[in-house]
Amino acid sequence: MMQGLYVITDGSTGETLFSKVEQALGGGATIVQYRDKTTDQARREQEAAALRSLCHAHHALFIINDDVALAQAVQADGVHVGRDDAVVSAAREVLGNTAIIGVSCYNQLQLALNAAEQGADYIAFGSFFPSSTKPNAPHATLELLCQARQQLALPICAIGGISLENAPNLLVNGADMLAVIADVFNSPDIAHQASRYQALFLESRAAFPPHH
Ligand SMILES: Cc1ncc(COP(=O)(O)OP(=O)(O)O)c(N)n1
Ligand SMILES: Cc1ncsc1CCOP(=O)(O)O
Ligand SMILES: [Mg+2]
Repeated sequence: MMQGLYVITDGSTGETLFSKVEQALGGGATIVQYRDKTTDQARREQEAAALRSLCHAHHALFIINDDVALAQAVQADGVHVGRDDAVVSAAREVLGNTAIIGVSCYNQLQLALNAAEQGADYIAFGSFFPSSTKPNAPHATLELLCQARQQLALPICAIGGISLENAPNLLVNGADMLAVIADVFNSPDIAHQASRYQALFLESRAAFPPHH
């Protein structure tokens, strides 16, 4: 099920990366995205393969950011694409019917409706709050999230500046997944921080049963 804490890697590499992701998984992250903006293909492939095994050992989904070929090479569970990346049909062609394809829709409901039409498996809106990781990301509102929830059957991911303090508002307004970088990976206790997010999902599931 596409629900829960969706951690995105923070640019760490090697052992540090592996250890950080392991801690997040230990704390209960349900989805991991490998987001590495470098061009070091050998390292990228090695890290992605290692993270795939780690995620699967924890029964978590493993998604690659941007790079459809890398997702195919390491047999990731799917790929996340934005406006500068492959379109859904091209990713689907390469990765097949069972792959998870997530699409960034920024602050535009129409992009989400289009993505749904094109066969996306989930859509993402954001940035909901100021993000030090991606300061220039477009700003999405809770109203948009609420509206999208009413019009879309697909799982919805929220991203951008998410913290334990603002996360409950996203869950109340219909987010199924919370994608977080800094607030989890900059924490002195990554596992504990991830587990605090997971607790929010359990609480919100009791109050608002999932749509899917
Ligand atoms: C879950 C999730 N949502 C949004 C994004 C952003 O994707 P994109 O706009 O392609 O920007 P980059 O992450 O590639 O810089 C994401 N990666 N994951
Ligand atoms: C990739 C991306 N897209 C929109 S905001 C963002 C970064 C989210 O990171 P953080 O959780 O540290 O704000
Ligand atoms: Mg991208």
